[in-house]
Amino acid sequence: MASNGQSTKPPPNPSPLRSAKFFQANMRILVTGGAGFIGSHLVDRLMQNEKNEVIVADNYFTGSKDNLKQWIGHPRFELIRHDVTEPLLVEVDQIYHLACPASPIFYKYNPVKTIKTNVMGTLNMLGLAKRVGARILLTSTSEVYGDPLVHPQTEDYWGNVNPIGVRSCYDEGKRVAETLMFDYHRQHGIEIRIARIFNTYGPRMNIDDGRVVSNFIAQAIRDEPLTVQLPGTQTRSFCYVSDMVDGLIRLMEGNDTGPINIGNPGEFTMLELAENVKELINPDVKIITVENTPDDPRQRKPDITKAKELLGWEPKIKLRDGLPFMEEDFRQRLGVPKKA
Ligand SMILES: NC(=O)c1ccc[n+]([C@@H]2O[C@H](COP(=O)([O-])OP(=O)(O)OC[C@H]3O[C@@H](n4cnc5c(N)ncnc54)[C@H](O)[C@@H]3O)[C@@H](O)[C@H]2O)c1
Ligand SMILES: O=C(O)[C@H]1O[C@H](OP(=O)(O)OP(=O)(O)OC[C@H]2O[C@@H](n3ccc(=O)[nH]c3=O)[C@H](O)[C@@H]2O)[C@H](O)[C@@H](O)[C@@H]1O
Repeated sequence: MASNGQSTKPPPNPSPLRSAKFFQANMRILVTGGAGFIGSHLVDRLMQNEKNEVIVADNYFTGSKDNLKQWIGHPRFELIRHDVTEPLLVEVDQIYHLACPASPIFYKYNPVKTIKTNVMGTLNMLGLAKRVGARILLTSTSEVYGDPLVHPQTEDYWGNVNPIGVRSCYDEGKRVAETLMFDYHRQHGIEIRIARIFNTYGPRMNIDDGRVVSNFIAQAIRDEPLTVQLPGTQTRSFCYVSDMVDGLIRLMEGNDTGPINIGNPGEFTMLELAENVKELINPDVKIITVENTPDDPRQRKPDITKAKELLGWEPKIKLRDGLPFMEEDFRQRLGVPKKA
């Protein structure tokens, strides 16, 4: 029986690499989207284990080689320019499947490509997992809950999602990706893991990527007004990236398929977030309100009971402790030192 209570086929034979004695690396791990924000932090953590060999496949749409520069040329590391909408032939034991633009302005930029990335990309990675007997983890999203009518969101909530809206390429795309994961699990015995990630922030986010934490920090550093989108009472729960990476690795290494919410339950309105950024980074900055975009979820907070019980995981870094780490990174990249 699988951990979700459904019977499954036994998994296909794992790659012989898993038990190979004479390889330098005991575990060969593919990270799709590994040149992006969360992916590159995940790669840093995986590379710390000398038994891991890490392959990153990325098309650099929102990621960059710069995020991985410390590993390029390392004998246990390999970087491939690859678009996951095309099949990939590599021999690996684990697949962390992250490839997908995550910021709303980027995923809405080419919505057809976003849905292809989610559907065909996940199908291709599942095909790879099936061929080589690898375990595969999908980074799904709290956006599968849409504009949630249940609060906080538990994993058994099916969501309130607009199937034809401007966000659908992403949230419906991830919902199909989750369906594909479970169908491959039930039909082919693939070992799957699904993380439902809630808003994550930290160093290396694209400075102008449009997400709220990166926007506010860049605006505060540049002395520009913080743009709170109306009504400003909408809430999000922000998880620091090191906590997120820890949760993803525990999920991959554990025995539960998920889906499991991984996020920080500390919940803030966007006005409260702006006040925090103002107070911590630039007390002179103005806060203004601007138009919002369609279908913006009004509230979002993870119930992390499952992550606590099944993974022994909970976030350690509070928002007010994480924001200064991100400020430091943004100041460095923008070339604006903190005023004395
Ligand atoms: N950061 C968050 O708050 C958050 C929340 C929920 C879910 N997620 C999920 O986590 C994953 C990583 O998010 P992130 O914040 O690091 O985003 P990101 O945009 O920084 O990283 C995504 C990476 O995927 C790559 N990519 C995009 N399309 C691709 C394709 N077709 N083929 C190959 N590579 C491709 C990009 O170049 C980039 O390096 C995504 O799957 C996202 O949906 C993130
Ligand atoms: O956690 C998740 O599951 C999802 O969260 C985010 O989506 P979203 O919450 O809409 O992220 P933001 O674009 O950062 O917006 C958060 C809130 O801030 C507001 N906002 C955004 C930008 C800004 O300048 N000002 C502002 O008030 C938005 O209206 C929204 O209410 C991510 O970008 C998705 O990739 C991810 O899957």
